[in-house]
Amino acid sequence: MGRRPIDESDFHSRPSKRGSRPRTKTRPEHEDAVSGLVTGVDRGRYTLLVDEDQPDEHVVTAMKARELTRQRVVCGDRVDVVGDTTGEEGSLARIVRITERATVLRRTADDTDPYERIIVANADQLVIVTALADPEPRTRMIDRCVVAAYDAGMDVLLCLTKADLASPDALRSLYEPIGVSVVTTSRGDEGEITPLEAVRDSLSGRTSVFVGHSGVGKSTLVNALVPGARRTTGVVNDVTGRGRQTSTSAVALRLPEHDGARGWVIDTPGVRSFGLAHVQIEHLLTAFDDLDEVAQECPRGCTHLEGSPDCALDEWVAASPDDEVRAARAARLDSFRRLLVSRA
Ligand SMILES: Nc1nc2c(ncn2[C@@H]2O[C@H](COP(=O)(O)OP(=O)(O)OP(=O)(O)O)[C@@H](O)[C@H]2O)c(=O)[nH]1
Ligand SMILES: [Zn+2]
Repeated sequence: MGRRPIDESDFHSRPSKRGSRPRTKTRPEHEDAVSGLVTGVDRGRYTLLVDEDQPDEHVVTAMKARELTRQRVVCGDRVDVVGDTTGEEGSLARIVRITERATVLRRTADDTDPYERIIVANADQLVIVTALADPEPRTRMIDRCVVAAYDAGMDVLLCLTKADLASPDALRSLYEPIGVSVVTTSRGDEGEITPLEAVRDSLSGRTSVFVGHSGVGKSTLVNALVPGARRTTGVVNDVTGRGRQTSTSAVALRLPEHDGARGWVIDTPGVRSFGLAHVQIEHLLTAFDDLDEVAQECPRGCTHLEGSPDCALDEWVAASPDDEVRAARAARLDSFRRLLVSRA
């Protein structure tokens, strides 16, 4: 899967009247800095976990140092902090550095807005929580999430909830051909979510960002997975918005140990879809090695959409050695084209 190298252009900001300040000053090295993981962001205050998994692991509250004013610090970031890093009541440390990010999940406010925002850093998996019924699944939304994840170099886990109400077969056949892992969950007689083990297996040792529309059961699932998470659940009244969580920033929650590994769940209350203006088709294609290779033979400027003249991807399906391969290739191409359309 192609990961885009991260550079200065990842820190987009609206042009300021003052213009950009020349970077002449060399900053001190902050040799006494300790490193921490950003687990929450709330109005300029950052919650960090310092000395993670060490005996003296503790939580620190910090703010950004002035030199980072123009950079966004997001959930999942690894940062260096100085100052009072004791975590004692009332203490406030200073974040002086953001460690290079392995992945960045980003979104544009809408498809015509050129300004993109980084939502979460260093996650390796996007978990799209979708109910099989009540509310009805929306493939357009799922497609957009898949595009955002693949663009970020993240894997996708489609978690289909409420399997006690409807069958997952149709959605499975739409998404498995494009490399999406699928798990299904149901609510049992006693209100318990099953099979939790299957979900835990998929999350073990990884950092997974959970997204989903209101009412799909995301909070119910997160609460079942992370004891003490206490995410607000309940059916939201769409008119009044009552019951909706007011916080829109992500929080990182640590999973209990499973098969000797731990993992993180990053819950994103405010993120219900993705604007994709920042996603380039050529870059998206790199998440599909086989299609990318075939598409090298396409005419210049080929959109690869259905009906595009001489698209090599159509020839690839036609040239299948047998019916079984043909069906698999056709399903993969159809699903890929749906992603392209969701981007267009
Ligand atoms: N039948 C069925 N109902 C479920 C299942 N999982 C959750 N629910 C119910 O679906 C409703 C919505 O669940 P929530 O967990 O609040 O949904 P959410 O996605 O967190 O929605 P917000 O809290 O609005 O963000 C609740 O009434 C849950 O009890 C399931 O597997 N089957
Ligand atoms: Zn093509």
